[in-house]
Amino acid sequence: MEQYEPLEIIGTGSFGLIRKVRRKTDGKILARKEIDYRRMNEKERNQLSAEFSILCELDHPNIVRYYGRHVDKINCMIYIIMEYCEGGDLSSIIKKCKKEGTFLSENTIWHFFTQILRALHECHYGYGKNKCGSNHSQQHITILHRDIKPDNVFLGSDNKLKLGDFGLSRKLNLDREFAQTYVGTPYYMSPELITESHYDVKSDIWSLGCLLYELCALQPPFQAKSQPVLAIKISAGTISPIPSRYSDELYNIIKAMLMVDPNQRPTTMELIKMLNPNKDTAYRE
Ligand SMILES: CNC(=O)c1c(C)[nH]c(/C=C2\C(=O)Nc3ccc(Cl)cc32)c1C
Repeated sequence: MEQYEPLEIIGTGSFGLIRKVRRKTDGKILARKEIDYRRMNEKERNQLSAEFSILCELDHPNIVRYYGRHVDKINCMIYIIMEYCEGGDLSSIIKKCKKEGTFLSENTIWHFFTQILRALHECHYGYGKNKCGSNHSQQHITILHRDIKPDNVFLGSDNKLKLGDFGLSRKLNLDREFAQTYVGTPYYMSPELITESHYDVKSDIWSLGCLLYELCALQPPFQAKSQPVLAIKISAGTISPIPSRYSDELYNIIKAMLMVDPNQRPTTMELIKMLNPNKDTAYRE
């Protein structure tokens, strides 16, 4: 028996649509990613399997909560059940500001940045939660999101930001092991990916820097009409100043995350300490 009443389609994620659904047992509103696996090749099916195993490891207030999955063999569909985020995605919030000619306040930007940073820190340095009963004990795992962008950050019903869509993410078993291929959004592609195509935690930091820049300037730091020109601009790493309404502190953090040399970029822990210099409180709410 179908456990969920399908409601309207609310967006598109990696591999499929996102639909609002109502759980029949208690009326709870959730989001369901709907994937037709007939159209998936072997590599995409492996990536989907990787997404499931990653979603089972993550349990954090700033990461979209995963409730489970269901395979509909008759219709060749896979459904991933996740937390509903009634505020939609950051991309829509940025578009609304541009349309209205307004800017996000510096306080709002720090509030957004702190939450996404906590989510990314959990991915990079958290401990697996094995919520799906996998047999390994809690161990340190490194999860690379690999597609951090405003379209993949959502505003939850608790007014908290949630990092979502781990459809392109990778679990690294060895800290220094590199994910071999990169498939994310070109605007946010880091310099090392243009030259070497190796992706690691510092590449997520670059994308986070691009996202923070876009929250301020309402446009990405690197833009071009063609990918070759975009690649040249990214490799040069030269960015225009953010609007003068924002502090030097904010601009300095963006510049640090957009250092062309990945070794010069801060880790999530270093960024958290920059935000809370005098506090040694746990970074997790
Ligand atoms: C116009 N659509 C929206 O405002 C919107 C709303 C109300 N929710 C969403 C998206 C999600 C949502 O509500 N929960 C999600 C879980 C995972 C992923 Cl990849 C996306 C979502 C969207 C795109």
